[in-house]
Amino acid sequence: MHIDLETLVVTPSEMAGIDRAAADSGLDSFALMERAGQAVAAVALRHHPGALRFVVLAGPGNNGGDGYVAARALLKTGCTVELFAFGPPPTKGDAGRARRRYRGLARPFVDYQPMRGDVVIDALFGAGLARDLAEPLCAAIERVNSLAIPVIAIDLPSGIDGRTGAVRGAAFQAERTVTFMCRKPGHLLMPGRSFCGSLEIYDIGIPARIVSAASHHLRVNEPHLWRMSLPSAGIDAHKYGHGHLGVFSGGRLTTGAARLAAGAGLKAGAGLVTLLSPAEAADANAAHVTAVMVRQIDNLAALRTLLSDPRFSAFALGPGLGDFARARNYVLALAESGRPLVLDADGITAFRDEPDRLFHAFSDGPIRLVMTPHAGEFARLFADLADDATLSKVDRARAAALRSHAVIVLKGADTVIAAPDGRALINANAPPWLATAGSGDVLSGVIAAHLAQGMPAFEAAAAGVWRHGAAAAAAGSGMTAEDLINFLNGFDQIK
Ligand SMILES: NC(=O)C1=CN([C@@H]2O[C@H](COP(=O)(O)OP(=O)(O)OC[C@H]3O[C@@H](n4cnc5c(N)ncnc54)[C@H](OP(=O)(O)O)[C@@H]3O)[C@@H](O)[C@H]2O)[C@H](O)CC1
Ligand SMILES: [K+]
Repeated sequence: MHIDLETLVVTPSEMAGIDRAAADSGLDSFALMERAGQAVAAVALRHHPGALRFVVLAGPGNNGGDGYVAARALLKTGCTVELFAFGPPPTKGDAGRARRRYRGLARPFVDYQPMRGDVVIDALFGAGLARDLAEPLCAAIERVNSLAIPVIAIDLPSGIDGRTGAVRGAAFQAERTVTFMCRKPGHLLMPGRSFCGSLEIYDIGIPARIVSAASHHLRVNEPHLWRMSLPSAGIDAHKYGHGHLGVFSGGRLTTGAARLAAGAGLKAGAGLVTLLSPAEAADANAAHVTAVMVRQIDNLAALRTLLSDPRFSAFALGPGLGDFARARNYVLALAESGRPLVLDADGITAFRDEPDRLFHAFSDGPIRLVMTPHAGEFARLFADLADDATLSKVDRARAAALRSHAVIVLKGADTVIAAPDGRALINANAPPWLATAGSGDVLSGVIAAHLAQGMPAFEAAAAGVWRHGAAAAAAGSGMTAEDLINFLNGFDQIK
């Protein structure tokens, strides 16, 4: 069986378990440290052949150990290397051995004076960062950052929490980060990701089966994880074969959001898309759409009649909706009908006073609710999870998915997609300019179109988030939400 380490993400504590399992299997742990440190030295030389001096900042643990190996390797090539040790230099284990093998000078950390022309190898802390950095360390890190000295971080920029991506006091703004075997959440979750620079993942020789056995269903969102669930686009497929998506519109002055979702749904592959509009907004909607249809829905009775048509295969509710009471009634009727639903924006906020009512309505049967909150909307339904500073974004999304029996798309530069069964993905293909007005409405439409075509909820959401990011990358900076729709590629173009 092929084990894909490319998309696997493991937490620092899982990585520690992997190290132990590797040692238990008879692997030489010092050889792993040797390969790690040698890889870092090679990266440093490849990118900075003309460095005036390499400065290795070595911590007291195994991250420091990697640093001693790198320092020895760099010295051997004839470079100028100076090593500054923070805390008690390691004496025991692999790190102690690495330190003893390093024949150069080790000076106390407080002696380090950052200079332009330095290249810093950051070997202070990696996976073992356990608490916030103390003030003198923060000041030194900030001084290096302010001089724009290139920093090559070993495993993680020191100060970044590998589990959550949080900055623990201060962190090096690395030019590049060299990590081992696979990525850690801190490389992908914000703000950690923005401190890593370009990330290189180096195979230090731990068997893939050991790595994957210790991981817990967390991956980077990539097409091969959901490609097999994409609807097949056969040439004779009848348009209903691609589903009929219903998108609820807001009132007279807030129709644009639903139209963006509907337009995106059509472009994303739904066979038919109908805007379900209150009477007051029906004319405005009708005047602005062509391929998308409009149907007037003014009350629950009208919605129930619509739901008796089995061809309506999925719905999106929330963008620009406005009326919370209407939102709640419609959502509960949709839940009863068994149809899959994307709930966004006002559709989420509508349940802020009674989230359990929403969760209960979707609590049985296959997962058919996808919620797409940003952090603020998330906090309205899951205040306790939002407030718990010990949780990572992945932990939050997973706990919310379990509680709500829904797929949660917790949006941001580092969107996390989580299912009630614990599967979780971190998305990494979204350019910064995706944060633009109407972008979330487009995402709702894309995911809902996938649901309308029969994709399972988790895959529908993951594929939607990825296609949304890919469209933004293709559209380029300065794009608008309308552009985003035009740049949505067909399924056959997803590589
Ligand atoms: N398979 C692999 O990926 C391999 C990884 N390697 C490298 O090992 C590190 C992890 O090493 P570890 O020893 O577990 O942890 P660190 O070196 O990152 O840090 C632990 C030491 O740092 C002290 N610490 C932690 N937080 C702070 C802080 N805020 N301020 C000061 N000191 C701190 C901690 O002290 P304690 O008092 O908490 O005990 C430790 O002394 C991994 O990142 C890789 O680089 C292997 O080399 C190869 C295999
Ligand atoms: K580090």
